[in-house]
Amino acid sequence: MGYEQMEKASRRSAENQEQLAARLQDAEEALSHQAAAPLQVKYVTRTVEIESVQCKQALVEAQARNQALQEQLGVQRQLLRELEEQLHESQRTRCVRLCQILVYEGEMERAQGQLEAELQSLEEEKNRVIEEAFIRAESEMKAVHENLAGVRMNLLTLQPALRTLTCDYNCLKRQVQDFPYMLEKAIAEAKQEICQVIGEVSSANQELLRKYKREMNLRKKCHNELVRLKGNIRVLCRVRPICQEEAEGDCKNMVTFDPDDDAVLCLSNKGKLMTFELDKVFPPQATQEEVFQEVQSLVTSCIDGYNVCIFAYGQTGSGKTYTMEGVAEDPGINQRALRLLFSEVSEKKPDWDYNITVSMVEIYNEMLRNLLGDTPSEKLDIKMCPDGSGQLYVPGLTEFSVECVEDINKVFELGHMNRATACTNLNEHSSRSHALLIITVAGFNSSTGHRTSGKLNLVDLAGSERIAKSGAEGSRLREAQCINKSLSALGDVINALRSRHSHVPFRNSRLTYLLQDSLSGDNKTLMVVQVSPLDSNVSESVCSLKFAQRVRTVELGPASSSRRCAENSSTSSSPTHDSVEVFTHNYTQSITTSLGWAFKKYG
Ligand SMILES: Nc1ncnc2c1ncn2[C@@H]1O[C@H](COP(=O)(O)OP(=O)(O)OP(=O)(O)O)[C@@H](O)[C@H]1O
Repeated sequence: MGYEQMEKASRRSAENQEQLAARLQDAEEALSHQAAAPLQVKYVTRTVEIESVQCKQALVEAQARNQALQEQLGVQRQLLRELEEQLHESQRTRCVRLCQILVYEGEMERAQGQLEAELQSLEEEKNRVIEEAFIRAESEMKAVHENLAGVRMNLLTLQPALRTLTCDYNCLKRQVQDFPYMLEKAIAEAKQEICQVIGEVSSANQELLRKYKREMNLRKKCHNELVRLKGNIRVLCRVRPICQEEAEGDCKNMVTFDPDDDAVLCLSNKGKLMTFELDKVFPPQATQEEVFQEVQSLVTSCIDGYNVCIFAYGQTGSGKTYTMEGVAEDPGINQRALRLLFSEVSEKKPDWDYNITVSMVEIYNEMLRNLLGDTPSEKLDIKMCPDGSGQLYVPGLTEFSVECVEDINKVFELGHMNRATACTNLNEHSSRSHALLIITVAGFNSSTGHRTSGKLNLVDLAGSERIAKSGAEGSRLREAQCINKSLSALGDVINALRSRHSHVPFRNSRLTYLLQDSLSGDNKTLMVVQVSPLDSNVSESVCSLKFAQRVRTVELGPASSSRRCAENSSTSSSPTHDSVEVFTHNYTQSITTSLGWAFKKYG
């Protein structure tokens, strides 16, 4: 029930109550007036009583209803109060909002004012710009009009050209229409031509490949011929520099050079100037690289399957080890040769595979020691190959396969270590033993199945001084005898080979026996004779140079025959010559000398 309805019902029940109370009062008054009329009064009384009872009941009910309604009214009033509070709250919020709206409206008005002002200024700006643009456009239009007049004039003159162009265009259009067909035709023709050219190129390639192979063979032959023309035995001389200690002491330099001829060395001996001619003389300031350049053609010929021997010969302290091994920051022939071989085989012909192996051997007192082996003090033997090839081999000799510079360094380190552990004084020991670095280059051609094998023997010989004649005893005497025996045997072998003797005494020493494969046949030998420039070493220097010059004189081939003959004091005082026939390929020349004597003389 709604609040208003309840109010109404409450009012109605209160009115009823009042009416009933009035009627009850009326009835009671009537009852008091009519007490005299017994029956009627009784009846009326009865009626009134009944009505009174009913009224009382109705009154009670009305009161109860009124009570209930009053309670409901209380609840509704509470609700009304709450609603009124909410209404107040929302009215307050509305007021706040209204205030905000007013603020916003004020701001909007301000903004609108600004906007209008800006619009106004923009409008003015626009008008100004339009006006300017208009003025500009007008002047441009004027210019365009003027140009147009010029263009019209031009157009009139260009019309004939346009007509020609139109003609050309039509012609081109026709060509463009025909183009796909022409293109197809041209492509077909080009394809045909390309196929033809490819055929020609591949046959030209075949031809080039054939020529390339022929050229490679020719190069090999030329290289070999060059080495041969230089002589199968070449002798170089290197003079070591005077060290600071020697320069500060009482030492004198006895060596001079011919500025016009790098093959001549002059030595002052007991007031006499002796001149020696060799293949080339390196002065003290010559670098390791310069020396190596002179020997590198020999090194590379072992890739073509030749065996090569390079010896460093000279008295103790003359620079043999420096030339062969060098020092860490400036390596000698050994390391440079391996490096060159690496670079050559990596750049070589595409079908070839190469394997480079290295062995290191020492010959001391005619004993062969394996410097790369696990037991370097163990004595090795030289034996004939059991396969019947007539080749020699050293059972148990360690061979290391090397592929890069790091491998070389490791091999050299191991060799040095093993050499040092076997002796008490390495310097003394190295002067009295021969050190051999044996490099084998094995090649295989995968397309032809062809194999090559070349050996490069790099030998740092023992000191060549005449200890035996200087009264050495005991172990020094034995060492000196062994050294002289092997150097003498080397001289005998070279002499016998070049004299084409039927018997070559390779077995007379371990050195020559070990190098038999490399010294015989069409192999190549180079000797670097080391000389000390000091006056105290002059007699040993003379011996070394005489020895070198005789080796070279024996060996002189056709290319060298045009060189002037050495006219020097040593030649005039040379000993008796035996007749030796020197044969180099298809060229034969007889010269006389005695190489064997040269070696034996120092023994
Ligand atoms: N061309 C050179 N440039 C600079 N120093 C050199 C040269 N030749 C030799 N020497 C120096 O001279 C000294 C002796 O040289 P080296 O040891 O090579 O002589 P060797 O003939 O091998 O002696 P040994 O027979 O005792 O082995 C070394 O200190 C070496 O460094």
